Amino acid sequence: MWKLGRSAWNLRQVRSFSAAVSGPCIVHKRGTDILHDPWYNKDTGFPLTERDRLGLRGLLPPRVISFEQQYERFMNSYRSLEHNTRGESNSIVSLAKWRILNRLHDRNETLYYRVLIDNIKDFAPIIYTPTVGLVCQNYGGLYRRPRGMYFSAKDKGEMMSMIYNWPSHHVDMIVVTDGSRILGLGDLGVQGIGIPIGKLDIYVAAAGINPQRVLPVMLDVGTNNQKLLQDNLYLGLRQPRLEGDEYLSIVDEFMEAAHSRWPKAVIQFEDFQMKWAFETLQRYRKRFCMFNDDIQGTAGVALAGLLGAVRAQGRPLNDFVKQKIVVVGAGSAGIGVLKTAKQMVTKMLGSDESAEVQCQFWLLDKDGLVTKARNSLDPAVAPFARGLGPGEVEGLHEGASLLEVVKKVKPHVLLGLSGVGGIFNAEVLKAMRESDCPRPAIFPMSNPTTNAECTPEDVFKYVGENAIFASGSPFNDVPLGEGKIGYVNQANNMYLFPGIGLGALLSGARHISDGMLQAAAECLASYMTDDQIQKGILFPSISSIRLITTRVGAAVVRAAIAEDLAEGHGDVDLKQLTNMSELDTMDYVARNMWYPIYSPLVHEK
Ligand SMILES: NC(=O)c1ccc[n+]([C@@H]2O[C@H](COP(=O)([O-])OP(=O)(O)OC[C@H]3O[C@@H](n4cnc5c(N)ncnc54)[C@H](O)[C@@H]3O)[C@@H](O)[C@H]2O)c1
Ligand SMILES: O=C(O)C[C@H](O)C(=O)O
Ligand SMILES: [Mg+2]
Repeated sequence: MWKLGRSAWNLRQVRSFSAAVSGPCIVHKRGTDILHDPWYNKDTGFPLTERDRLGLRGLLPPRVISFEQQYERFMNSYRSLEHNTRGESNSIVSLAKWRILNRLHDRNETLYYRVLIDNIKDFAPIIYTPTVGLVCQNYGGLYRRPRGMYFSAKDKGEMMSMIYNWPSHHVDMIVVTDGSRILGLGDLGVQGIGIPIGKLDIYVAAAGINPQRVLPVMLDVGTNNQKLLQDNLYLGLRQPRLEGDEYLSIVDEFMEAAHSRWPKAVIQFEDFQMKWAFETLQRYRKRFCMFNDDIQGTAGVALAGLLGAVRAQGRPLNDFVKQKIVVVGAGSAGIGVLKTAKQMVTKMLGSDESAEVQCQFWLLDKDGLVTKARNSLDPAVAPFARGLGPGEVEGLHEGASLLEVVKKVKPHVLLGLSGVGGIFNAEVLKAMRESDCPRPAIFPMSNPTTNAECTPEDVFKYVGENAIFASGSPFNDVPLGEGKIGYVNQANNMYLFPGIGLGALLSGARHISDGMLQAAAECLASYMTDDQIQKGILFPSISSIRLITTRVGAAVVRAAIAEDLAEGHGDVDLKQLTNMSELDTMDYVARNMWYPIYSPLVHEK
């Protein structure tokens, strides 16, 4: 099961491999056109010979500044900003940091991605969760330049030609949203474009996808957010969301258009409300190379965390089948997690029926405990509705509150994907002290930070110092006194989606199968050493995200080959892929990662 474990690979190797692939770059423009193109622009870093060749002489101050000096200058400005905003509110500081990074992104992509890669632990919370949520909420005011593509309900019938307006001939990775469920912030309409942009920045930083080959997409089918509909300056369509077949026809048209121009691109669905998340996944997953990150990426990360919790309890991995898990939130993410957890139980027990009998899962939504007694159960939720009566925990009833469920079930794991900040309150957490397990795991996975079900401080205070903690948004470790530390893990799908997308791309997979997703999750689950797990550290540091993604990507490539889904990528055909050893596959993945350095520019008409 744990095939792609730790190897001799390290981050330096990954970097040097990826750096080696950059050669000269042909440009079809000159002069100010180059300075205004963030992809080619080197600012004051253009060497004099290049200034001559490209008609830049006189358009820049005379002194040539090296890449390292430019880097240092940016980091100095960033540090001064941190210094100057000390004492301001969190949101003011985070937005100021986002602005300075975004300005660099707009001006000089090479420098932007280098500072992002080198400082990913510090910058991920700015360009991604949680600040990206704030950016989406304030999108109208922050808007300066367009990024990505917008397909609206008004573009029906035009998308096949519109797709050719995108300037890049090659696109490898597309992240698309309809803005209907942005993090735990609800329907933000067109303002949700910030999410695909942030996810694709993570693709570049973690998976080394070439930023010229990414495409963030917003499908604007209207919004049901009344505040936005009444806002004169709202930038999207001011109409209620399309529903039913009208809605699906827009998504269908976009999928066909994207596929016809870039048949090998991988398409990631992100932050769709539950009904469309499941429906579109089912509709497209065998026809296109696509996946839904909220359902499938999240599930893999949660599974890795759940298996880590079993290891941290000092029990054999197969004891996962006995874990009592309470999931709060029956949405796309919560149901995705339960489906995957059940698949794992089935795999461990060897049969569907035994899994059906043995699964120790309880699911709650906004109306409390979901049981078979509930009227009109959503078909996606129904398989996880709990029975009542003989063989079941006594005293539970349809709609039981979270506190009741925790008190009666005494779960090993309490996992939140509800989007409701603070619902793991002091009472609930104190009740987790009575868990049947000496190291209860609390996973408040909702985003952004204010929507997290609880904080780590509360967990270590109320559940106890032995608790295991993993949240969707980043928090700091908690000092517990006498040198002890309460470790905080970030259980975010960013550990997996870059590797899933990269592995699918580099294998040339026809579609993304459950087996490929499971390989990704198992690779992440086996990443940590027993010592780390014993301390309560379930996930690696975000700083090593490229290395993690290399391994996850390789695991996905190998699973695609094993399942006969791979067709090869670029010059590498299926036969070559098939002949690769595990280590060769990791070399292959690492070699295909883009790394930001200034390439010599050569002009061609
Ligand atoms: N950590 C991660 O990687 C990750 C990944 C995906 C989603 N998420 C987060 O998970 C949250 C949910 O995402 P989703 O796509 O499943 O959303 P969703 O809207 O599909 O589902 C939300 C669910 O929470 C339930 N709920 C609402 N209020 C509740 C309450 N008071 N008590 C119990 N349940 C309640 C709803 O009934 C619904 O079942 C969001 O905050 C999202 O940001 C995190
Ligand atoms: O965007 C994230 O940080 C994770 C996840 O996809 C979410 O929707 O919350
Ligand atoms: Mg998401």
